[in-house]
Amino acid sequence: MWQAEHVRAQLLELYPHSSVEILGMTTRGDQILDRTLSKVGGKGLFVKELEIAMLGGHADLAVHSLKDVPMELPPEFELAAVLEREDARDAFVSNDYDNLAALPAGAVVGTSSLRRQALIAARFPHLVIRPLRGNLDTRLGKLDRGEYAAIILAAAGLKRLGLPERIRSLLEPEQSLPAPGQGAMAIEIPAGRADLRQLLAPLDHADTSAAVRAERTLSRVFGGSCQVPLAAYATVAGDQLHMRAMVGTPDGLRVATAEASGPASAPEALGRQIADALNTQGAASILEACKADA
Ligand SMILES: NCc1[nH]cc(CCC(=O)O)c1CC(=O)O
Repeated sequence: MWQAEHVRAQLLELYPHSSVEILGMTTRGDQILDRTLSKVGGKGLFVKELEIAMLGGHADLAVHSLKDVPMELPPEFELAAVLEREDARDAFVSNDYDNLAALPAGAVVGTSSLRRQALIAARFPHLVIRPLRGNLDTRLGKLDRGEYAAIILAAAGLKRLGLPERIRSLLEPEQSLPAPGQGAMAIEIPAGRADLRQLLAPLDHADTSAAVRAERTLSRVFGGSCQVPLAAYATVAGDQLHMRAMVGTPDGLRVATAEASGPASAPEALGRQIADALNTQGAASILEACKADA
């Protein structure tokens, strides 16, 4: 809802004489997401709910956390704009400890992200990682009730919801490389709605858009076959795009990393180049191991 309100405010600033109505679908979507994520590992069910609303003519556009938008959209939809990225970093949240390094052996860390799990396990094998689901309030509640010594959340979500003081420390990309699209919001519309595309074009942030295109290209290369810990984070400096990426096994024992730079005008090429580099670093065999598990 915060994100939808944010987009509405931006649209009303651009088009003061228009009206923007918010069709709230958070609760239902959250329930569906919570119920099914653990069973089928499916991503994008909440996105699907909003797509159904657009297909039914109930909504013209949908506002998403880009991280939750599947890499391949159905042909009936397109992304019309990617908004300027918030903090892309992961946040360490705890009532008792300052950072991951301060946690004693056996301390329980909450996250359901395979990426966060692999990155923590690789650096801190003495910690115990347990699943943590639900919306932000639910997750913080579980921490506060003592179910975890610490939890890892996206900094962007905490900042947007006015809870930056819950962030005990930020995990730098060198330690916890963000997920593709983390911290960015995207607006999805029915494909071919040129009127909407034009209205929304001013909301698109060119640097964020280039960065997440590179990240999502890489994710597309590795995401299709199985659920695998995957990180990709790109930044723009001038006309150059720089990206780092990682794939690994959930236990953190095998990790492949790669980084490269290229022109910001060709983000997909950089994404493919880094995918190739990851493959020569052993990503292919990591994916094979993951398929064998499934
Ligand atoms: N994993 C779910 C998810 N999808 C988007 C965000 C919020 C941050 C963002 O917009 O990227 C979160 C919460 C989290 O990872 O802690």
